[in-house]
Amino acid sequence: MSQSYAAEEQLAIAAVRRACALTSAVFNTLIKNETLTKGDKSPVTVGDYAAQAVISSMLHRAFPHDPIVGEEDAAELRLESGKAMKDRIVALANTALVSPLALGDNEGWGIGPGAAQTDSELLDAIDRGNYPGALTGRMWTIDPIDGTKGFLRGEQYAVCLSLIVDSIVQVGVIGCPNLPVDPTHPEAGTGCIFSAVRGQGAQQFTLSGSDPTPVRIPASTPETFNFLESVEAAHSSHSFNDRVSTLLNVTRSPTRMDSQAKYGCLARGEGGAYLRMPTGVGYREKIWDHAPGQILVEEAGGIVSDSRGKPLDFGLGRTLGENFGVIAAGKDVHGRVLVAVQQALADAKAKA
Ligand SMILES: Nc1ncnc2c1ncn2[C@@H]1O[C@H](COP(=O)(O)O)[C@@H](O)[C@H]1OP(=O)(O)O
Ligand SMILES: [Mg+2]
Ligand SMILES: [Mg+2]
Ligand SMILES: [Mg+2]
Repeated sequence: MSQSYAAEEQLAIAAVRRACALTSAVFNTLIKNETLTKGDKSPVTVGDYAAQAVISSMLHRAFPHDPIVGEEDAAELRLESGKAMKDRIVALANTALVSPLALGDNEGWGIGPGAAQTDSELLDAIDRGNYPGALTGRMWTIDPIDGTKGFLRGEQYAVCLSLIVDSIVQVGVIGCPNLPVDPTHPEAGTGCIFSAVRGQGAQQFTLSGSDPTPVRIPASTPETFNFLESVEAAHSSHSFNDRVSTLLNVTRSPTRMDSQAKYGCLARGEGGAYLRMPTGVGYREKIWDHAPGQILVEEAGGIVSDSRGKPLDFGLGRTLGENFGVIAAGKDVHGRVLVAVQQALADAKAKA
């Protein structure tokens, strides 16, 4: 029997809303020494750490036994050299945890304003994201700021949360503070939250939690079809996407956008396909970068697979393991994109 996951979805939306309020506020006051470079050369800001602390604290309050796969860890913040950053993160996280939100607060599910946490409680909350992942059982994924480079540029980024049960994503929430609410009406402002529960469809809200609107991928037309792809050429191959576009006679240039905002746009009918092919060997896609997007697109009537047509496997640990590339598209076009991707891969192999 399928479960409703109503409490989990409510909590996830509330946690993402609080984290979005935090990241939007921090962007305006971010100063130079509030960003670190991680071992993999990617940036992490006080916003990433504080947002993970907030979401993890709220999850722990509501579901104390659920393990969490979170992108960030607090090791740097526990060092003497990380003290200034830690102090700022604690202040940001506590402001976000204690402030009342106008809509969606529901004490019954423990999602209303919480008590301020101590430094060590917040560092422990960040480090609770260290679960290695598993094939079975419940686990949450947190990407507190997906697309940190976009965040730092003042462009698109997303606060991403999902619940995975026995390797299947059951709940996904993606908050996009800088995304237009309605791309055809820019005057309507920015700030959207997408949410989806398995078997129950997908919807978009404003950042304040109002105006829930179902989202669905419409049939695509040659006039409107284009690819959604990363801004960063190091994250996914732009040239491969060009070759696939040529094979499919796609004339519109791709829409470049950071983060899982791409999955949100696809789900509400923008573009037509999200294509992400690796640029080199060695990088394994992380489960927190695709789990919320996968359920959102599937519940909006689309298909998400890797470049071989295989489903994304969320049960192999913190990464997608054996999956190679990602293709997300409406049901009517996914098959055609997959064939073109296979063709482009074969062409590349023949040339090598
Ligand atoms: N070498 C890489 N290849 C693919 N994705 C990467 C790579 N390095 C970082 N990422 C992650 O890619 C995602 C952004 O994708 P996009 O380029 O489509 O916006 C982010 O999760 C980013 O991490 P992060 O969450 O730290 O920003
Ligand atoms: Mg990162
Ligand atoms: Mg990410
Ligand atoms: Mg991130």
